[in-house]
Amino acid sequence: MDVTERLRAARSLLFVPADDRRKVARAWTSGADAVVLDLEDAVAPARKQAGRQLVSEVLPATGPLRIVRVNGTDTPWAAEDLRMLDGMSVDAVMLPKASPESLSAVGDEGPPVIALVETAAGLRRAYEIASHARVVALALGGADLGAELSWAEDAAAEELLHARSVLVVDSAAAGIRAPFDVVHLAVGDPEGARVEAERARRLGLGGKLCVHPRQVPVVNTVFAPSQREREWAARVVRALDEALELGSAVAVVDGKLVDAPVARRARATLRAAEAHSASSVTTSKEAQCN
Ligand SMILES: CC(C)(COP(=O)(O)OP(=O)(O)OC[C@H]1O[C@@H](n2cnc3c(N)ncnc32)[C@H](O)[C@@H]1OP(=O)(O)O)[C@@H](O)C(=O)NCCC(=O)NCCSC(=O)C[C@H](O)C(=O)O
Ligand SMILES: [Mg+2]
Repeated sequence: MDVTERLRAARSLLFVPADDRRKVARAWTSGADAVVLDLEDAVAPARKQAGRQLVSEVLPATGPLRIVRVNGTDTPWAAEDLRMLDGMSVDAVMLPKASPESLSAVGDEGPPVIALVETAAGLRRAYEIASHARVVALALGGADLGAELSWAEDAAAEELLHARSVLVVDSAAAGIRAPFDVVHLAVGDPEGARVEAERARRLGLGGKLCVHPRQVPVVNTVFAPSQREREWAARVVRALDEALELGSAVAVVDGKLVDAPVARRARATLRAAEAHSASSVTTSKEAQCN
């Protein structure tokens, strides 16, 4: 799979403070689909240069996708972050507090952008953000958005529903992949992360931001079609193909009507299953080579 396909299929994006050599080393073997080397909130102002230095040293040629989160374009650090990335081979840049204006500031040329929607103004303009030429995915920044909107500290389903749905709809309308869900801040609670991820997937999100390696397998499992879903999808596609051969546009599978949109969903499930198994093969082959 090439980088574009891998960005489209990614489920887990693991953040790691860019100035923490030990954690960065561990992140590459976490099983995450992508590692996000964070120069923004995980790195103290006095350590920004140390973070950039480590980023320039540690990017492996193989393994998980390599993403760098730069500082916001309204900060004194962004210009230097972006200059550093100019000469480097990263798979994507993550832009915090994304807005049409901050996207103009990073320009039309360069690696793909994952836009973090985490301000009220950004949420209102999510479709414009998703439509920018470099943007390949949106991600929801629940910590920043929650602080701005005074959500409860343990914000969950109700508080997140509107923002999650806006991102799902605006991503689909702009023709980009399904968005990434918020980070689950309780790093010792992978079960909580699972519940949150399952809820997000039901709403149509396609993956989740992670802040600890133990969240990664949970997220990878939730956002991949299960065996049961794959079997259902195969039965649906077969049943509708057989029906069409007999001149009918409908069939019944497991007691439920199957027609064109149901078959479209089933084909998407089969494509996702194939992409995830191809990307696991790629990653494990690369791990063997390292
Ligand atoms: C939250 C943490 C600081 C906790 O770290 P720690 O106390 O070291 O946790 P553990 O003892 O449980 O760690 C066990 C081992 O795992 C390694 N580890 C931990 N976290 C990571 C990680 N993210 N990547 C790679 N490796 C990790 C530890 O080093 C231990 O290994 P070892 O040393 O070999 O024993 C920490 O989890 C952390 O720093 N997380 C990421 C923080 C971060 O990047 N934050 C910014 C992104 S979130 C955000 O900004 C949200 C968004 O913008 C919004 O607004 O919503
Ligand atoms: Mg944030």
